[in-house]
Amino acid sequence: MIDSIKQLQVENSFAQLPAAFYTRLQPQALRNPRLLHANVDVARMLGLSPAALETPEFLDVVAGSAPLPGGQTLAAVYSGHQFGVWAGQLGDGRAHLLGEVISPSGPWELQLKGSGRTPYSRMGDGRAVLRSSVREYLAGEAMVGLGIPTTRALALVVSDDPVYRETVETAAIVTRVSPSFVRFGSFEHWASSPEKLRVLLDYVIDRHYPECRNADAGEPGGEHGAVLRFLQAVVVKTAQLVAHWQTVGFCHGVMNTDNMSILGLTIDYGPYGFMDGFQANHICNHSDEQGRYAWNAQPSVAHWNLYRLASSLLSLGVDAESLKAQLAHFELAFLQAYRGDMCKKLGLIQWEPADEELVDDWWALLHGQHADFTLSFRGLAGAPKDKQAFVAGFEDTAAAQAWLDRYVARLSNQSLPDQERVALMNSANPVYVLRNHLAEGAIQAAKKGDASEIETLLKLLRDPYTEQAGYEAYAAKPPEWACQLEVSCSS
Ligand SMILES: Nc1ncnc2c1ncn2[C@@H]1O[C@H](COP(=O)(O)OP(=O)(O)OP(=O)(O)O)[C@@H](O)[C@H]1O
Ligand SMILES: [Mg+2]
Repeated sequence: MIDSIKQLQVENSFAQLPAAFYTRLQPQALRNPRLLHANVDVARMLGLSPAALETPEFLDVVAGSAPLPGGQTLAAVYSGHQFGVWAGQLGDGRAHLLGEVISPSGPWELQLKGSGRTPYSRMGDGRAVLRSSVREYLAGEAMVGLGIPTTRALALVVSDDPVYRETVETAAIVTRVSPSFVRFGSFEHWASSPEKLRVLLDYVIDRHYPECRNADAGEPGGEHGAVLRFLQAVVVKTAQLVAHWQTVGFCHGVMNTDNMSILGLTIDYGPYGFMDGFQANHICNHSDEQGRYAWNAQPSVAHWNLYRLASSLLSLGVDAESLKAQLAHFELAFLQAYRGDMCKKLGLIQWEPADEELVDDWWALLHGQHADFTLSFRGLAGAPKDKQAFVAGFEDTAAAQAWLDRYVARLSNQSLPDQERVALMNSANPVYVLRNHLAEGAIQAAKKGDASEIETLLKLLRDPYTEQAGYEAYAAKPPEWACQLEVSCSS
């Protein structure tokens, strides 16, 4: 473990790409920055000791006041489809890539978000408000706890600098950590510049998908074999990611192609939400008036986004039919991941064709009664033993009883000791998820300079399957006041 951020081994491979891919520039530091919270787990992953997080040089880097020693600070360009419409050039309008930490756990890029204007800011001020920064900071760890691929956050820095949104708020910077911040939109940006596209593709394949290169000679795809294998790999990772989102009730909120990680990670925690009461067409983003990114639309949106990625590869001379053939892997990859997750959540050893109907009816039961997503799944483990208690959780007790009878019959068709079934289910159905009102509590405390709620939530969310005595309120349905909460694209 290293006691100073200055001693980290740092590179920036992205900065070795041609200059057209980014603009080198320094962040705009916050005035009077304070480190509200640093993530000891992520620090350890980078090789940094807890002591390193308390040094002034650490604060300087994560507040944007000093460069990461050895790094080359830059903002990257990308484009994208936003809400289904081609938006043209976007890019890191409020983010700065500091460099890449070489540690035993792998190279990790460090990126500041909310660190000031760049040539890609368009009309934006380059800032992020404390509210959305706390939400981003927490969400990565919540995902890690659930075992879902994600970018993470190392530090959260606050200041008194005003930021003007619907009201006056204050600016914050989150230091994000990821193997890469390249998005589908990074590829779309070069869709009509095959030479640049090839450079980006080679960079991403070499660093993150080397297995796509090393196919046996004579494999299908000819000279474009690596491109096709790469696309297939992204298709599969993305399908699996969205399947995992679905089974924990996560709604991303802004699945624009510029918010789709090329590595299949959850990226850009803006107006996301973990559902409380289940509604299949739940829209978590108040700005999404058409419901384009509703929970039940996420799989098809991911597929649509992959089409956009595939289209951008056409200029390399790959034929459309071969690209389409890779996109066709989506459905199976999604269903395999979804069914695998649902088997665990329902305590089934393996998926049987008839389970499709049982599971669909489970969703319908939850939807019809607006039952709490997380509590309903968690409560299912004990339902066969205590039918009364389970059924009482639903308004339409007859419907709940009818479904439960079928479920119990299904369980009796497999040989899995009850104790093992319960353990399996409890390892797949979290007690704690990052409900909006819990994040809100942490935000309100953070506004007063108090990080204790962040600390509490991190403790619970990193181990979300284990009930912790004294934290019952964090597992409960949201209180009355929470129905007023709205999250939107304003961040
Ligand atoms: N306050 C802002 N100032 C400048 N640019 C902004 C601002 N807010 C958003 N943008 C830019 O608008 C585009 C879309 O924003 P979006 O909310 O998807 O991304 P983001 O939350 O800023 O960043 P990321 O996707 O890296 O998490 C991006 O190019 C982003 O950089
Ligand atoms: Mg974004």
